[in-house]
Amino acid sequence: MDSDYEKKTAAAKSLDWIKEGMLVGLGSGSTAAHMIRGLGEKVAAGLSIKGVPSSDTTAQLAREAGIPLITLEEAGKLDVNIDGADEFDANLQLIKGGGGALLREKIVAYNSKFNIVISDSSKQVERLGKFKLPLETIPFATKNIITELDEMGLSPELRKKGDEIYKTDEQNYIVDVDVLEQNDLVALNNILINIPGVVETGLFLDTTDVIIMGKDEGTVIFKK
Ligand SMILES: O=C(CO)[C@H](O)[C@H](O)COP(=O)(O)O
Repeated sequence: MDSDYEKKTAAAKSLDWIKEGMLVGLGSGSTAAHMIRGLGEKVAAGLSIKGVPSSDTTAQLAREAGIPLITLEEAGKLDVNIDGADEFDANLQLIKGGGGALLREKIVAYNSKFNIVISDSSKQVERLGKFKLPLETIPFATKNIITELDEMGLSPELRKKGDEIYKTDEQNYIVDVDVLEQNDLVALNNILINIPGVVETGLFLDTTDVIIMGKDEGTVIFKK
């Protein structure tokens, strides 16, 4: 089945969770974009919600879709957050950050009472790590961080956009590392997050409540 069709189906299903008056976290990426367009249609039909975007790109898309936006500060806690993922496993653990929005995405997820992940079936894996794990790093520290990650055997690569170094919405860098051979991702995450200059990792280990996966014509739901 076409993965974009599965993304659309999962995104449409996630809108069942959105109720009148809710504060909604708006994820980033192509699957979240389907959800945002669908939510925009519901707003146009009279649904009253407010959204908190997890990236500048999502903010722009949400404005175009007619979704009223507020800041995280104004929102405080969000009722529900809907976002995509690059990989997920049977324990609802994720790798995110393929689109470079992992820092704000994790902040929005952390500040949400309920987290829904929407995905096509290609993202389901037995073991996380085929997708390189993105780390958001402070530019000042990045060269030294790369040296350290190299010594740890994680094959770090500084993310580029064309000939330029890729910069996040927070003006940081992304270093992608290979974690496929790592057995204890909780321990690894603790080590990585404790390196000064690593701002956040793309491991979302205990944030997700529900995964809606588009599969063929329908959806499969995974819950905690
Ligand atoms: O983490 C992300 C961006 O930082 C996205 O959620 C992830 O990359 C999935 O993207 P897509 O829905 O386009 O496959």
